[in-house]
Amino acid sequence: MNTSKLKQQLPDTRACHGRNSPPDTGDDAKEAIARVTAVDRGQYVITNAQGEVPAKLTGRNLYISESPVDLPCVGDWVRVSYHDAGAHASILEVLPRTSFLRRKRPGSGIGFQMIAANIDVAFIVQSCHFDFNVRRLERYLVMTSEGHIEPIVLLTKIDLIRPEALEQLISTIRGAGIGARVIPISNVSGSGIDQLRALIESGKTYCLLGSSGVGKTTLVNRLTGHASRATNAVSHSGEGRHTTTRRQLVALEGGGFLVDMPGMRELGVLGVSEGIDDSFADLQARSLNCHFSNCTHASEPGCAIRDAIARNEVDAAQFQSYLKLKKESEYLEMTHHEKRQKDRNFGKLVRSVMKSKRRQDE
Ligand SMILES: Nc1nc2c(ncn2[C@@H]2O[C@H](COP(=O)(O)OP(=O)(O)OP(=O)(O)O)[C@@H](O)[C@H]2O)c(=O)[nH]1
Ligand SMILES: [Zn+2]
Repeated sequence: MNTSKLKQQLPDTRACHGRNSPPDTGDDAKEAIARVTAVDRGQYVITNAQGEVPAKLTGRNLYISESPVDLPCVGDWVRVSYHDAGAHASILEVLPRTSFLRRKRPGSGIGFQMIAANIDVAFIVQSCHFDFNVRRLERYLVMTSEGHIEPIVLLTKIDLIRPEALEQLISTIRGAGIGARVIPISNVSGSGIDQLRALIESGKTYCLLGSSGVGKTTLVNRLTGHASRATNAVSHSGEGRHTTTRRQLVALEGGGFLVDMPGMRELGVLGVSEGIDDSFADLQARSLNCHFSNCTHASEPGCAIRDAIARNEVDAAQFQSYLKLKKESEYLEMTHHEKRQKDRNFGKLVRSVMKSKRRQDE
């Protein structure tokens, strides 16, 4: 990943008047304001004009923030103090956010968790080929509107459908009363990519939301000018620990920034997972014809899905996306369940301790 690009751009970002320039704190000490570019289990990486620095929340801040939404997240502008000649930083304060992406905290009926902050534009990505689903689109739009983020709809893989079919999709979107800008693109033919590039403004922050397999990675590689995201990691060692965190805020060509977190791309993680089954209604319906009711469509005999793929009635790649999404949402449910189980066990433990204590007291 091109670190120097991000470094060079930070001072520019401060100078420009984009909405997500750091707020003016009336303080000229540049190094005291930085942006959170990666978060990994309580470890932070911040980027200032000099580069990336591992950072920690100060103890005081840990205790003051009574809600997880107050904790720093990717994209936050933070006030920091440096130590060890600038090699480490302490986050003193999160500056007010102009926008945010959040999700419900798994396992808790109420309460949110921040995913990213200070995003100007969210590209909501749907593929014209199999993935398109207007209700899921609506759910993403609710999310961006709650977070004060401007949505732009990207319809990908237009090379796989006829122009009339694309017109039809766009009128479905308009018919649902969605007024957001729609840009049809193809990563294969390159159609629409220049229009998209031209939209990217220096100093603004963007994100991509959309199901697995719609072409987000391919697009990110085009927009960052990199062939691969594999080397996109930041190492930071703090207090004897050596960890590597993938950079979650990356520089785009033309001076924009992109929030690129593995988790935020997935529907389940964002809490939009109800959309999974209706967008894959065809697969769902076909799977009812599998010989075994609990068919995993892997190798069981009489599998209606594999038969349909063999007859070219179902797209194999689409089916892979379906399996992947299923697995992700099941995984989320599982961890939620495990957490609840753990809470119950803990509750039992507390009750039994209290009971024996009461007995002792008597
Ligand atoms: N025909 C066609 N194929 C595309 C296009 N964009 C991406 N693909 C292909 O679609 C597949 C999935 O693309 P990715 O970029 O990995 O999709 P993704 O949204 O990043 O998927 P995840 O990484 O699972 O979130 C790849 O095989 C791409 O080559 C496109 O515009 N047209
Ligand atoms: Zn099957």
